[in-house]
Amino acid sequence: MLEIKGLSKRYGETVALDRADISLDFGEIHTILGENGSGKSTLVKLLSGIVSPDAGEIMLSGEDITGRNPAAFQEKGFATVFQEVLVAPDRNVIDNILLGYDDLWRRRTARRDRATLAAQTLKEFAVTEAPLEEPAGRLPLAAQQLVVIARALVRKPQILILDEATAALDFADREAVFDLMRRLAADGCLIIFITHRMDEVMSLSNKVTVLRSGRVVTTLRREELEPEKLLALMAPEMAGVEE
Ligand SMILES: Nc1ncnc2c1ncn2[C@@H]1O[C@H](COP(=O)(O)OP(=O)(O)OP(=O)(O)O)[C@@H](O)[C@H]1O
Repeated sequence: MLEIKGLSKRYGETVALDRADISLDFGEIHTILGENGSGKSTLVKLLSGIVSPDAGEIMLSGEDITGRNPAAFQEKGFATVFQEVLVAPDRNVIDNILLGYDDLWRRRTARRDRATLAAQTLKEFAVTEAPLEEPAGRLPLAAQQLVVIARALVRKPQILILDEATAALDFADREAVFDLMRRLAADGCLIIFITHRMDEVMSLSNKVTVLRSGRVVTTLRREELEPEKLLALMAPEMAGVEE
């Protein structure tokens, strides 16, 4: 179980995350839903070790991992795919997928095995083919994002965080990633999913935590999810207002 207790982060006067309490279980797709500025990305950065909280705790299966650095989070099995497509443009697809991989496991993967591993990992979910020897920066943006998702996947994460990570993908690849998410969750992986799209929230989530102005409003289980209810929780001032 991943437990977030009283987690807070401020930037100057702005309280980006305010005493957030969230319990997340292995084997679930747990969506974080909220309007722009509600604190979703801040939570993702805290769970990736990119920023440290001002208060609160992150507990992984009873172990306090608060404030550790990104490498430590990765060693604990966290992998994050951010909305911005982050490839090393001049390195080929294989190098991009295995970026940091050997450092993480403190080993050296042979050149031939690297190509096989990269190809297998892409094959697990990608519909569009990414040419392995091509510099990643030359690929279309959607293919670049597949490479970044493969980079997370190759590490066999126990906690996979997808922060609007499918937004750049074509329909078929997006659906393939959703299937992958369901498979990984069924195998016991915790998927933390950030999306704006209500259809994705409804079809994928086992649980949804709603954030508003940096605060956790509530966490709902799958059987409690209704789009209107979620919208009203995200932005009560907009509820009932026709667009
Ligand atoms: N580096 C920063 N410096 C100053 N303020 C920040 C910083 N990062 C986030 N904030 C502020 O913290 C609040 C929460 O931002 P955050 O990016 O976490 O929200 P979000 O829900 O991810 O929004 P979006 O959907 O637009 O990405 C916002 O008011 C934002 O302006």
